[in-house]
Amino acid sequence: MSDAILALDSVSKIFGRADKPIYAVRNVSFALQPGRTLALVGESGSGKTTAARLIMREYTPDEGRVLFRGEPLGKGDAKALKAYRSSVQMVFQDPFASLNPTHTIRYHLERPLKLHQKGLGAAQRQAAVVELLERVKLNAKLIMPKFPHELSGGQRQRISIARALAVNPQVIVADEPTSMLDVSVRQGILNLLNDMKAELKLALLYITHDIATARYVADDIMVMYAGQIVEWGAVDRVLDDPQHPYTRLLLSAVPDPDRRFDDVRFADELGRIEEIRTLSSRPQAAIATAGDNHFYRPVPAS
Ligand SMILES: Nc1ncnc2c1ncn2[C@@H]1O[C@H](COP(=O)(O)OP(=O)(O)OP(=O)(O)O)[C@@H](O)[C@H]1O
Repeated sequence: MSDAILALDSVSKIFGRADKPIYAVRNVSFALQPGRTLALVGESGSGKTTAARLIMREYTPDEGRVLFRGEPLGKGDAKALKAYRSSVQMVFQDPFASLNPTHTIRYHLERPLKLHQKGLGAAQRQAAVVELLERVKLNAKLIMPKFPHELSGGQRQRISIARALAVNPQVIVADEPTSMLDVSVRQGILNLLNDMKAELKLALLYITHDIATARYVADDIMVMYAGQIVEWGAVDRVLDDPQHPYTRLLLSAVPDPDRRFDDVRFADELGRIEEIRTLSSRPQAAIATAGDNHFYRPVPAS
């Protein structure tokens, strides 16, 4: 925990009326470490994007704290906010929506450099753009003059990653970075994120509904349902020996045509879907540990 760059400490975000609160995120704690990837896995509506928005400071927590380099985030002055925004970058699900169709790729990469590295002259900036494009394994000369619509989905996502890297971040939050891409290019993007993490010692939060991909990208995993983290630990450990019934349900089958992950070990869970969802959506009780993974024991129906 001590070398965490960014941490959530018992954070909750509540929507809705006071008499009928919706806990989009409930009592969530985790830490992001340099050179490590944490996967946040959960189905639609489990609270993943709200967690990302809390990290990006689009939301402030209703309970708990977000800590950056060990310091709680306050309202912050403009300078502190700018420093935070360059340290913590986001890569979005839809690379097309996050790029401006009227500007070239060169413009997209020069802009953050102009804003965050004011000391660079034109030639240095151009060299930095080339370096960024090479880092994401694109041909700089060919790509720089192009507009977003002239690129493939995979290339566009590489540009989004290059743009995030332009400000020398320490943390990258990647929210479903491959879900809108063709299956054939997904692996390449995941490999790229892996390389970035290792080479630049980035702390990566990989958000996905697809538990099967977590193993390729992440060192650690958290499984989220109804705003709560129900199980967490080293990724192999959690996927090989899941303890929470909801993790087992996710592993047994999620109706997703792109998945071929169908774990027969947990076929029993499929017959108990509603029961498991009900148990898992209540505030979870005592934390338990099995080997390296941690999980909540669901509160049984009274
Ligand atoms: N601004 C909001 N106002 C009211 N309820 C919200 C708001 N944002 C999210 N919620 C609710 O909070 C819960 C978590 O939503 P969130 O978008 O974080 O889930 P998610 O796991 O990211 O889902 P998806 O993968 O579909 O984006 C959902 O029940 C959602 O309806």
